[in-house]
Amino acid sequence: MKMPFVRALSKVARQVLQDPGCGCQPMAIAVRTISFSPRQVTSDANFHSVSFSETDHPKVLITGGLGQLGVGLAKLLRKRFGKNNVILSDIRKPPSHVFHSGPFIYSDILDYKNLREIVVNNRITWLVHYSALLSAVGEANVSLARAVNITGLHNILDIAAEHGLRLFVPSTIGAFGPTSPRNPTPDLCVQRPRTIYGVSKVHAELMGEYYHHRYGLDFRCLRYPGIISADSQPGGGTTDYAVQIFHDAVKTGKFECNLKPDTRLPMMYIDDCLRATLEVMEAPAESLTMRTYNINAMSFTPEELVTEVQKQLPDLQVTYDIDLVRQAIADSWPMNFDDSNARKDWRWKHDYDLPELVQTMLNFIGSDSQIAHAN
Ligand SMILES: NC(=O)C1=CN([C@@H]2O[C@H](COP(=O)(O)OP(=O)(O)OC[C@H]3O[C@@H](n4cnc5c(N)ncnc54)[C@H](O)[C@@H]3O)[C@@H](O)[C@H]2O)C=CC1
Ligand SMILES: CC(=O)[C@H](N)C(=O)O
Repeated sequence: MKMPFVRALSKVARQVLQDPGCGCQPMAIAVRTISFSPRQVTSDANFHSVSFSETDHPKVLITGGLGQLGVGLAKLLRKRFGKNNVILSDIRKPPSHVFHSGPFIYSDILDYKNLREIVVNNRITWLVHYSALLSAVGEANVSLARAVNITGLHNILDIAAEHGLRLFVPSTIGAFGPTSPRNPTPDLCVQRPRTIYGVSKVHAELMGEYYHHRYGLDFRCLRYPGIISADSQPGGGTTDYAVQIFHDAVKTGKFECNLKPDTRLPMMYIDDCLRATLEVMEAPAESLTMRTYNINAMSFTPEELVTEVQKQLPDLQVTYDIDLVRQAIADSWPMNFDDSNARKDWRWKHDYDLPELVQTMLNFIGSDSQIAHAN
């Protein structure tokens, strides 16, 4: 007689083999070789799926949470799930306002045991994996980028698979390269990026999808465009200019751009990006025909952004001093991003186009600098 877990194992294996969920042919591998847990420790995925009710709030851990996106995401998720159900983590010391706004914990994603302890002790059910070195800093420190973006991701995948977590890992427009179609770039096409950042993100997409099919991991991934935010600084990417221009325009009235005026890249306001992340995490599994989606809002060049900012601040003076590393990266990335699958499957819709983005950024930074002057 088969033990219950062996029956369950065989069932999962049959499903994986018969329905790879990607429209491709079933894999020809023996059922015997399928196991639940990649590191051969007992998986609690079954226990978790029985005990976790959809009406419960998830218990969320955000890694790399002190970068451009993590604090904003924590705020959004805390509003929805409760302050204590969302834990921010990073290897940096949090500023006082972040430390006092909700649970914060030290976590280095390269420390597997520490990660496991955090997940177990806090009964984590969702993991949002934001830790990464971005495109420009990654090129300046390839071995660190390889460790954080690739080895770190392996730890995250294993922990998530072992503990039955829903896992979100962002990818990027940087996961495409010069041989990809650039205008527009669809979800499925050639991906041969030329940065360690891009290579690590293609690796993350493929590993996450592999773990989904092999171990049943609930992996969800969005390819973000360049994200623009007013109250958090970008972490060393190619699209950073599109944030810096607002600060310089308000503070000094002068801006030196490090990309050529006609460099077109897909971009998004942070509120849209964070809402998309929550929406795809909450989407019913049946609505997801894929596990990695492009999302987009707008595409513009520095020249077009300058024109829009000058409608509000006509005295803004702009010069160009091209950063060759960033320019080469930008020239290999998508110009327009095709996100029709996200719009179809889970009804993705952006709120901010270029004029609303510029107005919102200037209002935010303008009022912030007025407050700073008054104090
Ligand atoms: N901001 C953007 O325009 C875009 C971001 N993304 C992705 O979204 C995610 C978040 O992006 P940002 O917040 O902009 O990144 P960021 O560079 O601002 O922040 C990354 C955080 O990771 C942390 N970190 C580095 N090494 C770590 C380690 N060993 N253990 C734990 N944490 C570590 C850093 O301290 C930092 O706070 C990243 O995965 C990035 O690739 C994707 C596309 C666009
Ligand atoms: C688009 C990204 O992934 C990031 N902002 C970068 O420029 O590296």
